[in-house]
Amino acid sequence: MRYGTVDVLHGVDLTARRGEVIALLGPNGAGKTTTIEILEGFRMRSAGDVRVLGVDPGRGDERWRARLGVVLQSWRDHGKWRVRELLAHLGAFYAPYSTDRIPRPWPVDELLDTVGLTAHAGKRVNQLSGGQRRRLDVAVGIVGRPELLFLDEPTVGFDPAARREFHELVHRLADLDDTTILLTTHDLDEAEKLADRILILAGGRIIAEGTPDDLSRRVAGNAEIRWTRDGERFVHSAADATAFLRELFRQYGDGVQELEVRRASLEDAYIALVHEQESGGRAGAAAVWKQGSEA
Ligand SMILES: Nc1ncnc2c1ncn2[C@@H]1O[C@H](COP(=O)(O)OP(=O)(O)OP(=O)(O)O)[C@@H](O)[C@H]1O
Repeated sequence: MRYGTVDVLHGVDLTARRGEVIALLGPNGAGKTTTIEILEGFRMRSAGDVRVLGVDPGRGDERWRARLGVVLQSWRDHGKWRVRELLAHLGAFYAPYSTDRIPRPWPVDELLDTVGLTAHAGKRVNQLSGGQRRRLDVAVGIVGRPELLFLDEPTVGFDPAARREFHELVHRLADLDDTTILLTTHDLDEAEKLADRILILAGGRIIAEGTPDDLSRRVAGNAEIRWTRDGERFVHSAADATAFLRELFRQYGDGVQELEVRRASLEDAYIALVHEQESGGRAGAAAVWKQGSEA
């Protein structure tokens, strides 16, 4: 993708499998929104090949669009509509695309319940709080029972309970309905909880990809091990924590108390990878960190 003379995405290469939840992470301005707007068909790419549900998004028709769900970063229309009416109205557009396998749209009352807006169904959109508004955005995104759902920073403004409910909803959509989900977030804890696979975009490229565990494990090879023995505290850093612990127990057995093993978190991995990219990085870093390669 090129804006004017500036390339903001360079050879981004990704494939999503049906029912997979992919989190796209990256610093501000990395190109996450641009990437998903291209996939949604809202922005025409400057070059390259894209297929979404088998169709080039630049040429997708209404039938194709009805199979997608989109939750944008911000959405400021519809202030005077009431919540239930808005969802019923938007849902009606999907009715012609209902199939035996996927009945469309989602019945409004069920949907309101699913996103926790039943108590606010009669309110005007401009009377909702920020978090309730965001729940409505999610409802608008899924009213057509999408096969593929794009979520751009979906939980900004959610309280912790709403966030947890939303995470359950994403699991439900992916596990029960086989919905494929591509989400962007700056919340690494959220990415870790939701994503089957994480892609880190920085400087317009995918610099790392893998499961949350893969990424955490590959970045900082060493785990930190803490324990006490005879009231004394010990800390040790080991590349092979399992082998170290086996030896520790062989030597001291029941003497080892209050054991803790801490691996690098996804946040540690993210910060290290983005920092490396921003500071010029090593040649071929992307290849080193790709899933399936040797660290
Ligand atoms: N219409 C536009 N014209 C020119 N440049 C643009 C346009 N839209 C985005 N950009 C630039 O493209 C780059 C990628 O922007 P994008 O919004 O995709 O980033 P992002 O990863 O979604 O960021 P954030 O985390 O801040 O939402 C940025 O440098 C941005 O300034």
